[in-house]
Amino acid sequence: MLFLPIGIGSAVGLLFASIFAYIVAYLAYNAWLNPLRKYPGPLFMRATRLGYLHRAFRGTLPFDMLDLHKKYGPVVRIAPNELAFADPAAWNDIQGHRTKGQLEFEKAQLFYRPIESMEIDIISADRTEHGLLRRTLSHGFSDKSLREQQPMIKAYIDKLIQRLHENCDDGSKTVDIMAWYNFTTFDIIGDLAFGEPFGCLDSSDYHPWVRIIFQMARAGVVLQALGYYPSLKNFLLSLVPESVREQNKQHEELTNEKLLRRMELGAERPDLIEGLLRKKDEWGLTMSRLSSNAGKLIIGGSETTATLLSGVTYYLAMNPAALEKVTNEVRSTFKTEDEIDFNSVNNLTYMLACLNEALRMYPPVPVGLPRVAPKGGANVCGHYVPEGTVVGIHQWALYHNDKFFKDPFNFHPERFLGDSAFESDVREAFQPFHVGPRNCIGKK
Ligand code: HEM
Repeated sequence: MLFLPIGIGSAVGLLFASIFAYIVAYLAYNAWLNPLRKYPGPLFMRATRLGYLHRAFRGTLPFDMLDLHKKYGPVVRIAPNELAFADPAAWNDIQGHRTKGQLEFEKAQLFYRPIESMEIDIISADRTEHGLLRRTLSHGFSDKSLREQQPMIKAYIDKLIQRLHENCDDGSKTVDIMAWYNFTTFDIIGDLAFGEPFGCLDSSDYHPWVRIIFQMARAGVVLQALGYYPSLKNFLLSLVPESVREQNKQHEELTNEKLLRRMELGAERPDLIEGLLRKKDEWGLTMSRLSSNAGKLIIGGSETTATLLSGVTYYLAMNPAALEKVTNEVRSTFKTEDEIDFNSVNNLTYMLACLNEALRMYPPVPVGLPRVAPKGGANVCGHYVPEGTVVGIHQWALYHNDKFFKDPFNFHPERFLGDSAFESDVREAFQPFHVGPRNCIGKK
């Protein structure tokens, strides 16, 4: 038999043709044959995740989602295996409490723990571990604990006001109010989770621990994206410079040192970590598991709250009539600052409406946090969602959709005060703290 040797050129050509054929087949399968094929969405997003990633990197995903829902409807396929829902009923269907025998949607680990070696915490834990952590941590969020924490929290707020007076009273300086809100919330929740503040309000600057958290948040978006391409991720991770690894190590050490100092104060402190410290020996909790949970409390509570405060400040500054109303309400409700506390602020109905309206217009969690459909699939808003499908509800897009909120791009606190002009609003759509067993533990 005669064998004809293939030239190198032909072999390379064949290789490229095979790769090309594979890619075309992969894209065509995703777009037209995949079990999610009946759900509408842009062709590029249905065929590959690159469309989603591009929007996430560009920072426009939350806003693009509104256009996508307007064009394709309440269910949009935004990646080969991912659906976005813009329907108030989706909150309960995806995140609500399950009845007996019904399986929960799990958290998408690619998103919550983009590096497998990352420690598990209350936000990323599976159902069983989450239940234990949640019950234990909830002591620190009870009404009783909040009452006990109040003097400490008030002291930081007094300090913020004092520091703003120092910086603003002569009218010559501009302050970055977003930074000051972050200084305050990181100091408060730092004290509640680590037993000591970060000293941001004193130094008028971010503590290195906080600065690294902000840097890691940016790196997190890249890591989450790379999670879809594991080989590329491992390759790129191997290129991470030693200095960055060292910085991460220092951050871990700093967290452990803080936690050790908190542990020396004993468990009897009405803060957020107390419950977990009590269970430390019984559950054999390691330092790194404790630290990761303390860290998540700080990250979950600080930046979100500072974002909301920044949003409401911006909208009040842009809406002088609302600012005047809220100012009058505060000044007519209280005669002295001492009268302001966690209970009495509930009398500020207009201010609370402003905060709700800011949560609607400027939600601190603007994108859909991904959940994965359980074994056997599930029904969401009457649609069958196959097992393993990623689903999410994108808050910014939902709250700016005029199907659910009248005049959604303008600031109308009145919509939260029963004003009949807004009776067409679908209030159940508004869930800034999510719903169900994994909703925000710090909501109160
Ligand atoms: C305006 C302020 C806040 C907003 C908008 C907010 C929003 C949220 C949302 C949407 C979730 C669900 C996350 C998910 O589904 O993965 C969540 C969870 C969580 N939040 Fe908040 N949050 C706020 C303030 C706080 C505060 C002050 C704390 C603590 C001091 C806190 C601690 C947590 C924790 C620990 C979780 C995880 C709960 C669990 O998985 O059981 N948050 N938050």
